[in-house]
Amino acid sequence: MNDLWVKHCGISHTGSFKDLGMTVLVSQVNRLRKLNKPVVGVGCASTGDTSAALSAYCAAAGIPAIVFLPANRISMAQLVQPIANGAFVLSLDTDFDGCMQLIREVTAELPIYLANSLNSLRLEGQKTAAIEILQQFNWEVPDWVIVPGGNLGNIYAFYKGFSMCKELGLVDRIPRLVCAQAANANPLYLYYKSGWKDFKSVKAATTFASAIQIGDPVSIDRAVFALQNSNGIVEEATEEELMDAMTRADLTGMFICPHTGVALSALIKLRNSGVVGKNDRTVVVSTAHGLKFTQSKVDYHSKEIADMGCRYANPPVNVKADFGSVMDVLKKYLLSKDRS
Ligand SMILES: N[C@@H](CCOP(=O)(O)O)C(=O)O
Repeated sequence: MNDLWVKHCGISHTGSFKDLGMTVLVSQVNRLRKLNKPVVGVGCASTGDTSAALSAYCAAAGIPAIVFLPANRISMAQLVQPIANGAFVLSLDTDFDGCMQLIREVTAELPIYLANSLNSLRLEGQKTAAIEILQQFNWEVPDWVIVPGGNLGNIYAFYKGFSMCKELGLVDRIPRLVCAQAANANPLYLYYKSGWKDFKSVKAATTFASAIQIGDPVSIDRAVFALQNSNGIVEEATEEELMDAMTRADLTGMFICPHTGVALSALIKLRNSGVVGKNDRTVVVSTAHGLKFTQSKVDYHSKEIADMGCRYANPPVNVKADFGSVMDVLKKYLLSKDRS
């Protein structure tokens, strides 16, 4: 492709796009508490990124953060973030959808402010990524923007940002949006494929794209609205597709998360089928920092994933620590590079 861009939203304070929305939300809660409104804390259910952002901003503001996490379903790096920032962490024996259900019930009973993307303050912050994209292109509208989707607040936030710029007369159209889901957690994809006729939540299966391992997204209606009003598309990616795509991107010098791999896989499919043209200006949204997901990369490069070819794996070479052995492998390597 001639005009392909990756918008890095994960190179931020806690390493994901959630920072954009959470700074807005926590600032507002801070204000409410200064006005003596009865808010005892801020809570969320999370697959790891929302909880990290919430905990960091709450710690800075001196506000108690309460996070509900699905036990053993998020990366170690994500788990340690709220712990380090002093949040009250509940590790629950359920999946994300179970955590979401529980936090909604709890926040209906207690004066804990709900920080998930149901809350429009979050989306107000997140939509700035869309405005930034337009600004960075000098207000020329890209043809496509591809966003990984789990709880589905973000695809709507992008729509909101682009639509706002159109309403303000800054641009005359909005890009076509693509929401990319993991095939193991694909309720939006199935809904799209049914012609938006029949939404059914799914039981999300394990995926390397763990932050979007969600079967009953809270922002389903808003996501559908965004897609319908942007001539949008939903695509999905298998585990092998998303891991291969992530690895290929890393081999260009990036270090992306598996969710960005999902978005890149969607692009590959849409490009192969000719839906996305060679010269179309296309932006893939990278949602989190790859350093949060190193275990998946280690597994891939060690070829330790069952039923996966791991064809772009680049495992380290074990060599005896003597000059001759090192020279041997080095010459072999350089020769292979010379031929390629
Ligand atoms: N992937 C999310 C899941 C919660 O989504 P939210 O946008 O509604 O907070 C996470 O990082 O927890």
